[in-house]
Amino acid sequence: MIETRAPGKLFVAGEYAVVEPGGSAVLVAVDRFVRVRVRDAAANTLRSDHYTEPLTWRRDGEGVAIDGAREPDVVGAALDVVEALAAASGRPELTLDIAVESDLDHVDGAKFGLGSSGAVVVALVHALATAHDLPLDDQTLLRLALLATWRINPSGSGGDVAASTLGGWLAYRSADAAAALALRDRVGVAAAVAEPWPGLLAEPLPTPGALALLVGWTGSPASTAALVERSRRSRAASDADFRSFFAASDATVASLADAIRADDTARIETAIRSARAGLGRYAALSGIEIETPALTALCDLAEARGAAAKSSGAGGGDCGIALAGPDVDRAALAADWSAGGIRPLDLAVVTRPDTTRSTP
Ligand SMILES: Nc1ncnc2c1ncn2[C@@H]1O[C@H](COP(=O)(O)OP(=O)(O)OP(=O)(O)O)[C@@H](O)[C@H]1O
Ligand SMILES: C[C@@](O)(CCOP(=O)(O)O)CC(=O)O
Repeated sequence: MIETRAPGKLFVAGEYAVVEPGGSAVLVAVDRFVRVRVRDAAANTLRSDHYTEPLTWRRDGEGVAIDGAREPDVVGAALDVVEALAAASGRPELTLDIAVESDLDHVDGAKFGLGSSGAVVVALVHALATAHDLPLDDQTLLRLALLATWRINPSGSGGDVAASTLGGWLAYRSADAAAALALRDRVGVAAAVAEPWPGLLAEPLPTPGALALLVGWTGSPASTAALVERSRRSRAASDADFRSFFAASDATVASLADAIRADDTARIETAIRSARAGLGRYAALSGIEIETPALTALCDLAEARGAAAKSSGAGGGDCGIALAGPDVDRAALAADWSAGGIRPLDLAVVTRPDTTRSTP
């Protein structure tokens, strides 16, 4: 049996701008996981809490089909890329039982998203490639997982996938999803992951020495896909303003990544505040509500205690983060958040994901 796990993620900075090919973000992986177990079986089966009953999967002329699935999903897309790689590498077809288990949907009892689709794809690609005896370095795992993810959701930046692949703190710069998918269609999966992908960068960053990452949940889930779609539609209105937001966001993210490399606490905090201000301007420009009143309260309470705070991810609810130095009374801030209707989440940044292989 092979078991892999991949962590969930939180955006630290760069939201929305990173969706543009070549846009940058800083993310962290957090200690809640998707686990995938793969074992030899008599039939190709697939089990997950997401399905009411076990499903079966099969190879057809087009790739992998999941019987009973209502629509193409990331699980099928992940199976598809690994099957293509295995076939191109001359590996025999395997009959596998696959089980997917996630603790990303609910954290501390709250219905909450930590990037489950990215973690599902990374854990699954890793497990299946291991089953096929195809060792993958991180950058190859990332590209395979991006191809699978973008096949289903080409408007995502892929930052979640990079965080689930690398773990820890990381700097990410997106590639062009359409170009990557076209490359795959032209040359196949195995050759596509070996070719250069202009723009793509996923690089570990050191953990800031003096800053703790605190996470607060507003209690209201938001749909990232809907917000990104609205942001895209609003874009045609005034392209120059959008371009200036993208450039400013990339500059803030570059400064944040440099400050993290230098472990410069003051510059990290300045960059977080500037990312929050930039998202405020972007919200006004695009007409989407990123920082809801609950997120404003979360940030203001953290700032009042001396931490640097912002929304995390698409906003519109979900959660915010605060980076708290040694002078911040963290317990008092958690109490302020709770009194203000913000739920402190017990999450820690987590290092590299892993794979274990055991006999049946
Ligand atoms: N445990 C799971 N088993 C099978 N598929 C899953 C599982 N978790 C997520 N997925 C797949 O990922 C898709 C997206 O999941 P979900 O909406 O929870 O996450 P997300 O888009 O990554 O956003 P969020 O940041 O809110 O978690 C689902 O529709 C499903 O196809
Ligand atoms: C808005 C966006 O930049 C971040 C979304 O983050 P989250 O999944 O809401 O945590 C979208 C993306 O990067 O795919």
